[in-house]
Amino acid sequence: MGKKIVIALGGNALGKNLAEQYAAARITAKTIVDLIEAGNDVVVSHGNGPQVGFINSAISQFTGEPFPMTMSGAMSQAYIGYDLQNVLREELLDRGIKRPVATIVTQVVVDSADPAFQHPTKPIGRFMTAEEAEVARAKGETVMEDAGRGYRVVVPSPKPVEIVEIDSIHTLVDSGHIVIACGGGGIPVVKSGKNHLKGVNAVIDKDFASCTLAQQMNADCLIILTAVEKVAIHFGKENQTNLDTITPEQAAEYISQGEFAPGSMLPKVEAAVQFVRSKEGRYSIITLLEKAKEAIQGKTGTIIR
Ligand SMILES: Nc1ncnc2c1ncn2[C@@H]1O[C@H](COP(=O)(O)OP(=O)(O)O)[C@@H](O)[C@H]1O
Ligand SMILES: NC(=O)OP(=O)(O)O
Repeated sequence: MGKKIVIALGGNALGKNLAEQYAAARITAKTIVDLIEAGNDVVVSHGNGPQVGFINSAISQFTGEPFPMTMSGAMSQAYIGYDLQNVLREELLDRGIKRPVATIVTQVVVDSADPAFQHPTKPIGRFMTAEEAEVARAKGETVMEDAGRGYRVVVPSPKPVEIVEIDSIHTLVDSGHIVIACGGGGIPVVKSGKNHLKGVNAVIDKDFASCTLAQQMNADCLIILTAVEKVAIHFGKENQTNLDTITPEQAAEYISQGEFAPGSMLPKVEAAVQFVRSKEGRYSIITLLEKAKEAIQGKTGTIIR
C-alpha cells in the first residue's frame, strides 16, 4: 500500500535565480511523480529564505519604504508554487497520469508572545561578505553568519501553531489533487479580535511548518530536501562524519551537543525528530534534492526513525 508523504523543498536548494529554480523544480517534479506513480499520496511544501529576502529588499528599495514581510511571503508562495505546479503538471501528463495540481496560498497562525520575535534567527536573502554585513548592520538589519556560507540578514521565526487553510488542503488532497501548501513556512499571522488575522513581520521555518502539515495530514513520512546529501556531525571540519540512519534519541543528543547550525540544519533535524516522535511508525528523511528517489529506497540520505 502507498504511503502518505510530505515533501519539503529547501529555499536555498531551489537556486539563486529563476533559471536555477526552474531546473531544481524539474528535478523535484521527476522525484515527486515517481512517488505518485508508485501509489503514494504526496503533499509538497517549500522554503523561501532567499526568495522572500530578494522580494522584500527589491520592493522596499523601489518604493522607498519597508515592505511587509507577509506580502513578500505571499509573493514567494505564488511564484515558487507557479513553477512547481507547472513542472508537476507536465511531468504527470508526460507519464499519462491525470491528477490536478494546485498551490494554496497558506497562512499559518503564530503566537504573538513567541520569544522568537525578540531573537531573529531565520536567514533570508542573499549571502553577504563580512564588509557587506557591516553595511547592513549599520542600516539597522540583524545579520548573522550562516553555516560557513557567508553572512545573511536574519528575521524572527516564530513556531507554527495552526494552518489556517488546512480544511482546503484536506479537501483537495482527499479528492486526488497534488497540493503545494505552506510555502515559505506559511504567511505568519496572529489572531486579532473576533475573526481577524493580522500579518506579522517574520518568516516561519518551512521545516517546522512542514512538520505541522505532515502531522495534520496524518502522513507516514516527512522528507526534507536540501543542498546536502546527508546530515553530518562535525560539519565542515576535518573529522566530518555523515549520518545514515539514526534514532530520534541519537538526533536529540547531537542537537544538545550543538552539532547542527541554527537557521539551517538545526530546524530540519528538530522538525524531523518532532515528526518521528509524534506517532509510532512515522519516519523522516533529510537529503539532497536530486537524491530523493534513492533516499526513499533507503540507499542514501539521513533517515531518522
Ligand atoms: N551538521 C550539518 N550537516 C549538514 N549540513 C549542515 C550542517 N550544519 C549546517 N549545514 C548546512 O545547512 C544547509 C541546509 O540548510 P539551508 O540551506 O538553510 O536549507 P534549505 O535547503 O532549507 O534552504 C546545508 O546545505 C549545509 O550547508
Ligand atoms: N521559510 C523557510 O524556511 O525557508 P528556507 O527553507 O529557504 O530556509
